[in-house]
Amino acid sequence: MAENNTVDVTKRKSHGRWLSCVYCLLVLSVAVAVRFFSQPLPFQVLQPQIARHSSDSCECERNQQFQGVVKDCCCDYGTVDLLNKEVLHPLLQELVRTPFFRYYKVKLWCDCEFWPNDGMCQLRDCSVCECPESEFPAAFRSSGHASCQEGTPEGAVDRTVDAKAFQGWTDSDNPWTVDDETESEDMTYVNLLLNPERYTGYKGESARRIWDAIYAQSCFENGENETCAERRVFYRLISGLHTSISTHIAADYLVDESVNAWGKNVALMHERVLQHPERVQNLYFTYLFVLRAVIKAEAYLSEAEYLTGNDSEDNLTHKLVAALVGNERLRTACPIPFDEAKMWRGPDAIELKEQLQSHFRNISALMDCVGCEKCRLWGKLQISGLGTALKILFSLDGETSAGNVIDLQRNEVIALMNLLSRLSESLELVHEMADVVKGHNKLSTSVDGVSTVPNQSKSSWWFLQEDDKPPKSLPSLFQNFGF
Ligand SMILES: Cc1cc2nc3c(=O)[nH]c(=O)nc-3n(C[C@H](O)[C@H](O)[C@H](O)COP(=O)(O)OP(=O)(O)OC[C@H]3O[C@@H](n4cnc5c(N)ncnc54)[C@H](O)[C@@H]3O)c2cc1C
Repeated sequence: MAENNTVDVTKRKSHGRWLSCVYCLLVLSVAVAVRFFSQPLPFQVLQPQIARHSSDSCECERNQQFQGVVKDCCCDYGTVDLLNKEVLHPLLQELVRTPFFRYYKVKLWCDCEFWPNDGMCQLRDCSVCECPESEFPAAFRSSGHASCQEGTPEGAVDRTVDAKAFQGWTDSDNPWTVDDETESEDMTYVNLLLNPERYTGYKGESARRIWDAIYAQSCFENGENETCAERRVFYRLISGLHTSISTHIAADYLVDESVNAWGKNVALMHERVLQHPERVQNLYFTYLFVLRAVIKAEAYLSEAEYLTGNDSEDNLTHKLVAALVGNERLRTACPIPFDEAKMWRGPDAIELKEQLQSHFRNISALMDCVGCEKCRLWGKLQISGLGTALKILFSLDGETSAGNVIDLQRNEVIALMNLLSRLSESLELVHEMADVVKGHNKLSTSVDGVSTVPNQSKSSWWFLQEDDKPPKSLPSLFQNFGF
């Protein structure tokens, strides 16, 4: 009996232990699940499947936390990555190389209305370089005087030639930007391919003052946490553009001035971009916002004339634009990247729009204060591109095919597409450089704390130490991202 009892007690004990084990496991699983689902996972969808959803299922929840869908937008990160890599990035890379899209008309004269020009440029690379006349489309050359800009404002443009070369484009005003550009004699054409957006040495007080002035606009007071959707959108657009500029600086960096060696500065990329998940999120947001504007202008853009006098090039340009704006994969996977119809619905919508327009015009005017010519060129182009996107999305009601007429300047379209291309490349670079950081342990380290990956076909990878300290803990960097 006693023996039986002992057996029973042992059985009961082992049963009890088994039960408490199961209980522990259950508690543990619940804790893990709660932790997992409460984590923001910016890059959760790493093996993206192109999501098929109709515009009806588009949910732009205002306070939605990061759960795969880009906040304030209608596409998830994985879909955006896949579409960008396989469709948009290759198309845009081709498009911005065409004669129509590679020449940008701009007034480079530094004409700051807010404070005196403090020209902080430190490098030759800061100036906009001259391009050979043979590079110009024939229609430009026929003026006999068309030239690219070499840091002076005198490169006047022959308007007659301009009008002939780009038939069908208007000179309509954009309420979002300060564009005195249509009438100015200080305009000049710049070959963007000869003036890539990259590190220029422009930094310190001058650069900081511009960014401070931009972010000091009252509409940006609360940044990401702004509860008013319109103000938050404006903040995110600027922050996303800022992320893109920083990405291009890090991706094309002068690593050794004495031998003019350029490469990727991954430490800088970490410091300015990768360690701030919200900045990367804002980059995705800006990209989707601009993409939406391009899609919305589909009818206009696919019918516009892209004439530069070179038939085969112009045909290609037309085909590339049509392939981009009417892309079937894009239409199916991400039909409305950003839903502008949800904006300007509050009782003070008209006032708010006027206020934000005025803030954006200030930002546009601030570009004349950028104390580095090449930065000014890309700053102006990209702010003009954003202004064009704002004009398309917020100055028209509904779809363009429903009777609304879009009037865009040729230069606005060039700015819009080049901006989209810059943003698209930044997305690629974010992943590319993130991968390099992940593989950092495999790198060889040389003297002076500079490490490179040998035998990279594209360019060298650099981790610089100077001002830019390499990340202390590389693995922890990517825990933020779920990479
Ligand atoms: C319009 C413009 C164009 C420029 N183009 C170039 C260029 O082509 N090449 C070049 O070498 N330099 C360029 N610069 C300068 C460059 O952007 C930096 O200002 C410079 O490299 C110094 O960087 P920084 O580390 O001080 O931080 P900055 O990039 O100047 O940032 C200033 C502050 O803004 C905040 N911040 C930074 N990024 C974000 C973000 N994404 N979202 C929200 N807040 C942010 C941070 O608090 C940061 O300290 C440009 C500057 C401007 C204003």
